[in-house]
Amino acid sequence: MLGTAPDTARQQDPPDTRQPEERAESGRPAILRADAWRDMLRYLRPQRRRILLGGGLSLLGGFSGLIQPVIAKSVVENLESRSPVMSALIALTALVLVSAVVGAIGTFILMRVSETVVLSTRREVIRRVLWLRVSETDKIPPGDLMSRATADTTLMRSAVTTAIVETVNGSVMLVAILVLMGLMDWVLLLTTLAVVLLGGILVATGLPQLESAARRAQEGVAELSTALERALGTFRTIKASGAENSEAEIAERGARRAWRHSLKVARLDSLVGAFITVTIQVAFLAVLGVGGARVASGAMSLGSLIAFLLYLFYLVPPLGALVTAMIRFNVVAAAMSRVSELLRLRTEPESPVRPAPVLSDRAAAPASLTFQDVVFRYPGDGPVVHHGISFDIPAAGMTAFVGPSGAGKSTVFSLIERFYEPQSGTVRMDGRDIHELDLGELRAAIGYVEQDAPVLAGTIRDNLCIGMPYATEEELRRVVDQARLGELVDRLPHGLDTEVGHRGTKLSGGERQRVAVARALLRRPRLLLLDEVTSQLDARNENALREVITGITAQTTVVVVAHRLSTVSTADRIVVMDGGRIRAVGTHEELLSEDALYRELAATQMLLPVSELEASAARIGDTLGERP
Ligand SMILES: Nc1ncnc2c1ncn2[C@@H]1O[C@H](COP(=O)(O)OP(=O)(O)OP(=O)(O)O)[C@@H](O)[C@H]1O
Repeated sequence: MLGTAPDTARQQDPPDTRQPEERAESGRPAILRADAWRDMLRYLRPQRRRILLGGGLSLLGGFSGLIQPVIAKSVVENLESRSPVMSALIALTALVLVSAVVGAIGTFILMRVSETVVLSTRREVIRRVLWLRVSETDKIPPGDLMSRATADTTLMRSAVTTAIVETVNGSVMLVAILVLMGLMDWVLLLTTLAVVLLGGILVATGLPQLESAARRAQEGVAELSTALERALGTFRTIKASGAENSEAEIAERGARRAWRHSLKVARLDSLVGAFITVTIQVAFLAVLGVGGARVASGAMSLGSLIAFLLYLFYLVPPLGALVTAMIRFNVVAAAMSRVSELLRLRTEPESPVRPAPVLSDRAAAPASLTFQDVVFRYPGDGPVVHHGISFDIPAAGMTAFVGPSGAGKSTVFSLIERFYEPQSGTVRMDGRDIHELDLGELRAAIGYVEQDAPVLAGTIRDNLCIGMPYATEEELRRVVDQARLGELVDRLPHGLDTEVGHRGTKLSGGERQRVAVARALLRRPRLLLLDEVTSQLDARNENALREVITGITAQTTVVVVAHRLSTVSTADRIVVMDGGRIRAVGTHEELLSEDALYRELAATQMLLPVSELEASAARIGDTLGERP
């Protein structure tokens, strides 16, 4: 049964609806943009206490380090006046140790918080991804979704440590150091500030470029995962077509794009690093010149100049941290905007306040179904698939949909499952609009076997028990026999616990179809939707499965889509679809005499009565005879 995504994942949409590119390219660095901070705080808010504790401790570690030059100054002055220096040296050593230990504890707490932010974001992303509407998965390819859930969330790790805490700590330390410098000598402070501000303005101009490069690098990684996911998903076809090179080229394009933009980030990053060093060196020379003159004129002591120069070099870590934090902030903002984009995708509709009566009751009767004037087109600018179709499927019995490829048969199933919403018209189950029903309950009442009968990696048991984890051995055996899997299971070395390989590659196509049918039967559905489940079965197994289907039509409404008319000729009613419209409804015999398209389908599949076949053969013979 369908679960419910946690409230946080389903209700809290990030507020900014602009596209991230628009935001990044608004010109200002992320650190100065309210939307980037809002995104950041949204992810960090649940950890605010730990962030405060860890940040506070590392700040304390930094502050205790700040007192060191003051003690160093008194050591120099004591040496000058030949006073004892032992107690000052002990205090200095104790300070070094305390600041190192306190700083380390603070750093550990912050790193733990970072990992927790990554974990909780990943959990939110996982919940969101598995509850996405089917239509939303058409918008972002699975490889890209995976890259956002893994690579982008990994980048968010530095949100706490580098981006937030170092911004705050760096700023506080910077202000504290500047105050201490100002207390020592305001002329030297102004000299330092002039040089540092000039450097800061130059660095800030490169930050928006950095964010956009970081985002493009992440998009390159996403392109790479999408290409690999595509290639690995059709591995045998790629090999059989000798398409390894072209697929590798597509994947490499993403890798190269990521490389190119990461290099840009690295280039800007290292430029900034070098710039800080140069700025401090220039400030050092300026302070040395101005300070030397002031010492010579007696305006300040030599001890104060040495302490001032020490503070100048103390500026390097917070300045570096601040600039690194700005850079990180931009990279993290790019990753967060991609994750937020994913979190903005629409999930399945919430359950109504008062859910409908339980439809999935195992003792419940077979369901009836009605389509009334249903008009549907897939999202995007594709053509209309259903042009106002109407039909009734009474409870119990078997109804089949036939018609040419692309007629809209499988789409009927997608609408019943509510994978998509029709633009107009109504779909009713037991007389109730399915949009009024609880989605989980609706799906619990339905057994659905998709066209490609997907089988997941794991054992046969895992595959059968998807959605039915507590099925008993007896129930499993029942469906294994019903789906004619008994012989296979008995032959396999570990029976039901045999691994079937990635996407069931260790099974034949027909075996995969039967596993998928058994999985659907295990749910004892009130409505069973089978899309082309006999296409890969041999005649013996097709007959057997047809018998199984006929056997359950007393307790279950069975709806099948099939190209092979042999599968559906015994159906209680057959719906013929063509070009998104219902052409005719009737039994095999009725349609043979009344519907030309059905007759044509039957003729091509040798399903006409003998006399009709002879007539068809004669027509074909005439046609061949007329050829030159
Ligand atoms: N996810 C989708 N997005 C856009 N168009 C789609 C999508 N799925 C199917 N279509 C289009 O909708 C139309 C009907 O598809 P549908 O799968 O219902 O046909 P069908 O009758 O089941 O065909 P077949 O017998 O070949 O399986 C087709 O033209 C198809 O290209």
